[in-house]
Amino acid sequence: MSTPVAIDIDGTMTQPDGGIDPKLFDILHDWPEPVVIATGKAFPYPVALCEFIGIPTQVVAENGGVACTDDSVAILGDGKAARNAVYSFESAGYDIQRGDNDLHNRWRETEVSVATTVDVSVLSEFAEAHGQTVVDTGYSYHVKSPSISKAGGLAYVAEELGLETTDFVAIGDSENDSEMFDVCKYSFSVANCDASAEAAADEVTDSPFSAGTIEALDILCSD
Ligand SMILES: O=C(O)COP(=O)(O)O
Ligand SMILES: [Mg+2]
Repeated sequence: MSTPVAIDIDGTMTQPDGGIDPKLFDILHDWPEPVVIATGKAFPYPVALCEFIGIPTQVVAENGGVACTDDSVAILGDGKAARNAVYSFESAGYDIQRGDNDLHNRWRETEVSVATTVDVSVLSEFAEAHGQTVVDTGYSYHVKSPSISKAGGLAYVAEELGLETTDFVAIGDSENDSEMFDVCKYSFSVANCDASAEAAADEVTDSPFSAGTIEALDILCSD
């Protein structure tokens, strides 16, 4: 039985080297139900991915700070407090370690992405002082509002499509997917998932990374 799906990018659609598994292009292009790309990445990345897969633009970006369909864009977060937290962090002599040509944040509107090489306990102190939280995706530390999540972004996209989040099956790998798992009818973590995603998921695939996602999509097709 095919079903609407919400799929994370990093660690979930990717192979261990970081590139998207080319097999997923055909599988998602031909998926008969809505596909939502739900990511912590900045807004342009999942929009481009939808275009290159050849599917409608149905996107949750920035961990839910931005949500978009072909007909509408919603900015669900306000990045001011996150930027202030990072400004304080940097003013105290710390570095978010993104270099001068910071492509992680150049197009990011509602949160700040910090390299995972920084001291997360120090970063968290600055985040909390500004009412923000730090989410570890395994790829970035995201300084963000605790009220923003992929769950909220998916609720927006689902409503735009005339659906509910409970119509969706979610697939992901890390703590930024956990809240989305909670609002979907079923959820898979791929085998490389972190402890938070493992605890929140209904099922953990045998295979890691994109092979785990293909395994989950196969299960959904054969149900
Ligand atoms: O940008 C990140 O840190 C991770 O992105 P993801 O949500 O697609 O795994
Ligand atoms: Mg991920």
